[in-house]
Amino acid sequence: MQSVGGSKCFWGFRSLIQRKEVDSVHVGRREGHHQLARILSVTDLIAIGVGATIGAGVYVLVGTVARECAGPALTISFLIAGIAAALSAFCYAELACRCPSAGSAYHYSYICVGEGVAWLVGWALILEYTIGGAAVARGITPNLALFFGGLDKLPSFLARHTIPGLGIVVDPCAAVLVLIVAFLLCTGIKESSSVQMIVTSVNVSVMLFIMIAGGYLGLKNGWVGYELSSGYFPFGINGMFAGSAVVFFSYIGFDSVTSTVEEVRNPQRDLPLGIGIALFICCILYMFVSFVITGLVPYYDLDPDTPISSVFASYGVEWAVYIITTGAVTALSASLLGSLLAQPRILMAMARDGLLPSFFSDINKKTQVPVKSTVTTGIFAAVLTFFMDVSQLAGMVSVGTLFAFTTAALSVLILRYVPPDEVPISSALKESITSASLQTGRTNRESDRENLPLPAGSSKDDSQYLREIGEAPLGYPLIQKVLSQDNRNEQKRRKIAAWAIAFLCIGTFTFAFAASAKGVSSILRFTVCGVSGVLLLCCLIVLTCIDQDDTRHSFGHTGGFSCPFVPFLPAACILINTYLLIGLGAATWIRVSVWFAIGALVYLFYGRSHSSLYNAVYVSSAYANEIYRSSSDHAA
Ligand SMILES: NC(=[NH2+])NCCC[C@H](N)C(=O)O
Repeated sequence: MQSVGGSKCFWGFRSLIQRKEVDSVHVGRREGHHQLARILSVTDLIAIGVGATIGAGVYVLVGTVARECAGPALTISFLIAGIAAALSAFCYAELACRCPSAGSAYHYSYICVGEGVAWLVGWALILEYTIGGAAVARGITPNLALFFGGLDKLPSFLARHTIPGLGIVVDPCAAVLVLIVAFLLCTGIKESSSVQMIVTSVNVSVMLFIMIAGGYLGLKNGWVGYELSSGYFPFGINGMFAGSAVVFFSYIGFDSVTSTVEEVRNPQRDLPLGIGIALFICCILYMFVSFVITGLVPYYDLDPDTPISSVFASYGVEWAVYIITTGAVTALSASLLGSLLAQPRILMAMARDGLLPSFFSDINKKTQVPVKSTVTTGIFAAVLTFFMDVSQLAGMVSVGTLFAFTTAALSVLILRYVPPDEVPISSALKESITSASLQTGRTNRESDRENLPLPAGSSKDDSQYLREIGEAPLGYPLIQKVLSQDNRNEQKRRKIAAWAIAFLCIGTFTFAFAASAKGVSSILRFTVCGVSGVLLLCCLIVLTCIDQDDTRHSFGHTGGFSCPFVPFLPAACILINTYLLIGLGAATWIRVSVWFAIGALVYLFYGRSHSSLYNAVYVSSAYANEIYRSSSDHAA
């Protein structure tokens, strides 16, 4: 007899590519986890999204980008970056509808790509939110200090100090702010989102003020900035594109909305709306603000540190500096809240899947938020903020986001063409389960429909629920999914689609790499770009000719969002994000590799063996083997 349960080595490798089932809103509820409070509405989501997104990007970065890359064409740079971000937003919106039991790219890539990549995404997001949060918090101190008359005028317990001998500048003010925000997040999601709503309203009002007051100054005094600049594109079209790569940073953060999925009242409708509207608002605000400030002052005269307030100061409107500083402080605080809100929820999702200790998935019964992981995140970020000026590490923040965006787009492709309703298992195991189920003769549908509690609001005929339970043999619903997929044509279609997606990724990577390579002869670059471009195109043609999975039209009772122009839109999204990822530079990649290497070790020594999926499948296979053995003994 073939041993199935004993093939531990097989599962050892397979664990990297094992995938979770496509889930539904009901799944999380049946697993016996404590649930978070479902109280967020679309308005809350928009506030969380806009708050998390607007930050230093528009208040600080615009000066440098206008001076060095784009000139007055900064407005178009913002538009292009916004369109690039929208491509990801479309992917996130569909994923949020089709995989609503948890949020974030971590969960989506676990379902679509596999445990190994999901772990890396989760690990990268931890880095992104912690360093992102710490960097934002450090940025608040100098702005706050303006109200006191400068950094040196802050009360001494809040002022920055240099530790003698070590040269480390500690920032108590920023660390205290991090702790306050973490405390707020522990009190409840509704409380947090209400505060976020207030803070974000102030910040958006300030941006409206900049647009209106700036527009008035421009109409009154003429648009000096445009008149004195040498044309609208002083750095050419290339400069404008380079500018959009830099300002892409200002759109980072809208994805943190998806991490709240479990707290949203109607996630399949509200999440796509929340993501879309939040991104649209940010794009419009960014474009108008950049239009106004590059119009009021020639781009080469913009201040690189405080671009917006110095524009108003140059027109003698000194008091506006206070309003703009208020805007900057609120924007950065909201962005901090966005990071510290998302991080614990991702830790929670990872802990629920067994990849991190269950400590992180503990939910406080009273406040219904993951208090332990929020406190851990808060303490960690506060310590980092206190001791380090992490602004040089900003590139690492972008790695997390861009990596997450790339895998989200890849997940959409996989979900459409090779949906993961199967678990990879060996043919020996399949065989033994078939015979075991033939001999026991009972299926989950017979036994479990009688015994399993139905989720609230569904009847026994609820087709979605039946699909979730499936016709699986008693004890291993996951595995039986493979057996019900015996259709050869379907297998062939999946195989072709999977190869096309794999080559599409390779083509995209080489194209982006060649396009951004420096110091290489242009003939070589053009050749590689041409070859990989053709490969990309072929993959796209193959994918357009292949049928897509049609279950997307039947998921959920509330309808859902379908990403348009598949496979072109996700492919464009992968291409843009890979290009931006490569552009982050070697220094960033070296630092990130260290973090990824630590992640790989943690996975190897903890996550892999504690993974719930690994255990479910491995234990099931041992169980199948057991049934097979006892039934064949019985037959003998
Ligand atoms: N989750 C994050 N990576 N947050 C950082 C957001 C940065 C924000 N877009 C800004 O312009 O400052």
